[in-house]
Amino acid sequence: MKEAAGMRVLITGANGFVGPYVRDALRSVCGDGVAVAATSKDGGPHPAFGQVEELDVTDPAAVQDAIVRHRPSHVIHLAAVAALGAAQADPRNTWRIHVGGALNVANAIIDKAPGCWLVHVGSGLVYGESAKTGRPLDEGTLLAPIDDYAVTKAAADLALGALSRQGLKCVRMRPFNHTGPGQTEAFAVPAFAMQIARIEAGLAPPVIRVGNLDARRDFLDVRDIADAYARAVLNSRDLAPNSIFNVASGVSWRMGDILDRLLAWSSVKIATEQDPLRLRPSDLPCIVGDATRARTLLGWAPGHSFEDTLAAVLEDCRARVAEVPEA
Ligand SMILES: C[C@H]1O[C@H](OP(=O)(O)OP(=O)(O)OC[C@H]2O[C@@H](n3cnc4c(=O)[nH]c(N)nc43)[C@H](O)[C@@H]2O)[C@@H](O)[C@@H](O)C1=O
Repeated sequence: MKEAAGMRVLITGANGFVGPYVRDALRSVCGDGVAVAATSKDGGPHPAFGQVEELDVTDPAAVQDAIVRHRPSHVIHLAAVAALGAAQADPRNTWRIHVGGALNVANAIIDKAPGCWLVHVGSGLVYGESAKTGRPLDEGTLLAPIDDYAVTKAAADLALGALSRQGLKCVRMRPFNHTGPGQTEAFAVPAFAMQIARIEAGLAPPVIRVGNLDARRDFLDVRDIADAYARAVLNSRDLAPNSIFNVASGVSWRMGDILDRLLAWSSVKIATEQDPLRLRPSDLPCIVGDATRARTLLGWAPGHSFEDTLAAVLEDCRARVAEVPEA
């Protein structure tokens, strides 16, 4: 194992869906010697972290202060508006968080901790229209984002690329779709699974409401995504200061097939109905990523079967429904 002693990793947006998985991945990839500081906009007690420190990434002075106090060797920048619907609903806020937040973190590192690596969590959606060729998207593919979420993620990614030419040590991760226990219903897989769980519990009529089932997406288990981020931290010393890594399976799943798989695990007969509110003004037909570079340079490979992940999400949703019955 590479030397991880002395690593101090500060995570922004740590109380979101991915944060706790990143903490676990850092421990398993870098060992127990890694110190993790968890921060998020609201802060407060957290089941995985104990306590999360309050840090609003849109506040440049607060970000500088956190960098000075923690003196991190690495920042994993997760803070974001994670769901496309929320990003679209308030584009100005999305720009402020995605672009302003990333620049605040980068500038604080440049000014106060120039040796620190920034691991930026972008998105595979930055390739946008380039996906229409149907070919797997590698890191050299033209960025052609089509919505506010992806445009702002691409803008932050490109801005950090420019700063990395001026001395910032930065790894730009571009994760494709991922899911797992704990994800909110703003995303398709838990949206399907929570509805099934509510129907099974007798809390909803046996009709599941869905959006575009013809879309095909490249899905990974969230643990595989977190593993890639942890490997970027561990291997940073050997990376170029302007590295980019896709994190993708290379396989696309039709959303309708994901739904069918979940429905097959239910003993209740459930009908499917399209909900116009779940359709997007623009939704790319098929997205597949090429993560050859992460496999080669980070020694990364997905370790979880996506069917097992789907089963785990359904079990988690059943447990969530059992815990908090609806009014
Ligand atoms: C890489 C990228 O990955 C994620 O973004 P996303 O692709 O928007 O994820 P999703 O789970 O909301 O949609 C997946 C597909 O499923 C379709 N779909 C059908 N029916 C429903 C439905 O009922 N709900 C939702 N949400 N989507 C539906 C929907 O139209 C789309 O084609 C984020 O992690 C993002 O942060 C990110 O970076």
